[in-house]
Amino acid sequence: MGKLIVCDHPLIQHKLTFIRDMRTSTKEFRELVDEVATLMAYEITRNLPLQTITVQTPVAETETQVISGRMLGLVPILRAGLGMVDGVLKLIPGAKVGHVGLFRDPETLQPVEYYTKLPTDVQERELIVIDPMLATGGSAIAAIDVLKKRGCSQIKMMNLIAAPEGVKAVQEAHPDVDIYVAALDSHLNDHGYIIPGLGDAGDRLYGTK
Ligand SMILES: O=P(O)(O)OC[C@H]1O[C@H](OP(=O)(O)OP(=O)(O)O)[C@H](O)[C@@H]1O
Ligand SMILES: O=c1cc[nH]c(=O)[nH]1
Ligand SMILES: [Mg+2]
Repeated sequence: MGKLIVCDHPLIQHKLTFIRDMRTSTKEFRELVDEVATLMAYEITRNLPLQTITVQTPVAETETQVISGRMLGLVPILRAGLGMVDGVLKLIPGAKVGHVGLFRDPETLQPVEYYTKLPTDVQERELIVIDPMLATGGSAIAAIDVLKKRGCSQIKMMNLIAAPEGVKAVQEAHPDVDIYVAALDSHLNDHGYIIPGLGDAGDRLYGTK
């Protein structure tokens, strides 16, 4: 069973409050999502392996550590996942970025795939699938399906807010995938929106409603 990790650092929780607040402007919402993505990237990379190298300081030679050549990839689920990519890239600038385009049909709540573009060596990379919202889990499961069909096996999921229903669905469909969230909310409403949530992440990022 994949783990659920709630990133409860005070800075993340503080910023998330203003992300949730409906009075927050589109500009501020985008900035805050970017900042929280950076802070979550710090947590999600906590277990990256290190290797020892030798460097010369101005006064002595010393053994010191660097991240050992891990190949990482970010896979934002379009459209809202894009809002978190730059924030993660600030800490992992060498990561390659693949895109999976999905939207959730408002009637059936089923994900509809419309675009996929992945790095050619994607199956060799440790991947972080990025989406602010994990609601029913349909979009996350579909995106991970796309990656596994391409031979990917090391996959983590990163969401701002998850519903228990979505976490359970992803854990059942993809028990090898750990899920990192800033908050685990109460439940989904009848329209599949996370309660209390933040509304429609894509619309709030891009001002489309
Ligand atoms: O867990 P689920 O029930 O699948 O819902 C979550 C999905 O819904 C939202 O995307 P949306 O369909 O609104 O597309 P958008 O990013 O283009 O706005 C969100 O960004 C997730 O991708
Ligand atoms: O609450 C939700 C659920 C799905 N997608 C969103 O953007 N928000
Ligand atoms: Mg949306």
